[in-house]
Amino acid sequence: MADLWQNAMDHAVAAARRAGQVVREALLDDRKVMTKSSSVDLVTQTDQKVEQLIIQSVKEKFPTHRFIGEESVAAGEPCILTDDPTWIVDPIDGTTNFVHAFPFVAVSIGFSVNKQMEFGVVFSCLEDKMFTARRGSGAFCNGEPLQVSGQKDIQRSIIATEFGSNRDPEVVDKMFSSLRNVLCIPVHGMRGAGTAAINMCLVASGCVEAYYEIGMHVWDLAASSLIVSEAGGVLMDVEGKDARASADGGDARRGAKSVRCACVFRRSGRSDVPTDRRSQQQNHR
Ligand SMILES: O=P(O)(O)O[C@H]1[C@H](O)[C@@H](O)[C@@H](O)[C@@H](O)[C@@H]1O
Ligand SMILES: [Mg+2]
Ligand SMILES: [Mg+2]
Repeated sequence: MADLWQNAMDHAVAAARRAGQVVREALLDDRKVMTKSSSVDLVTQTDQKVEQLIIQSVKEKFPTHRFIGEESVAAGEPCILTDDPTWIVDPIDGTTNFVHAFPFVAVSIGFSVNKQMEFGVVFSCLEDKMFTARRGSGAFCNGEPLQVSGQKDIQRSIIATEFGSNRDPEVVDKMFSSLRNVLCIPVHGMRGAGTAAINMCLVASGCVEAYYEIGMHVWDLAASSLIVSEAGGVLMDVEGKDARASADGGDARRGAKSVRCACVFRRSGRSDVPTDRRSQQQNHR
């Protein structure tokens, strides 16, 4: 049976690749940096230009489709998800990295119908890695299949997180308290690429066991949420409830800032974790 949305997914991949070229070229010039909610919540003209390029290209091909774009919402567009085919776009995920030429910058394009992600595309444009997922058809990086880590023991895991752009001392204290709690489990290590989308693609790739962040937005994770779940991972909120609903834009319906945790372990975990950890051979794939 013909895939109704394959044509749209092909368009998304091509648009993400073109957008990545714009990002790479912009890195050769001065980047005009502006701020949004705080002095560390950055946006550039490239973010805005890339979002408009993606949205205009989609409008020409799919004139009835709707959009939720990070910079359009910042400019006052509504952030409401309907059952209509909707493109959820983060033109540059990792804007702070882009400003500093720190080499993890992603173009993230998710596509939702009936409030369910149909495909996700994350282009890590400085690594030239195209992460894709079609609902029910698996997740891939440059065409190679992805699978989350098989590690069942958090004490043998790497956990990723991000600090966001809130510098309120009380919020920072809470973040550091979470960091301390996770590190002292103990875990092998903690990492952060500086972009939610790439952190989640690292989980889908099996090199990071879990990623959490408090305060992500729907455009940060719409595409990568499907890449994670199609790679065998799960998304949950801070209470452990299935977060795909909100990752599919639930918070967009409410127009609220998300408080969400994208924790991913393999779907079917058994508790055959060896009790005596000291003598266990640490086998990592
Ligand atoms: O680079 P962005 O699209 O703004 O997304 C970032 C966000 O700015 C930062 O605060 C963190 O939440 C990151 O995880 C996002 O990717
Ligand atoms: Mg983002
Ligand atoms: Mg962004």
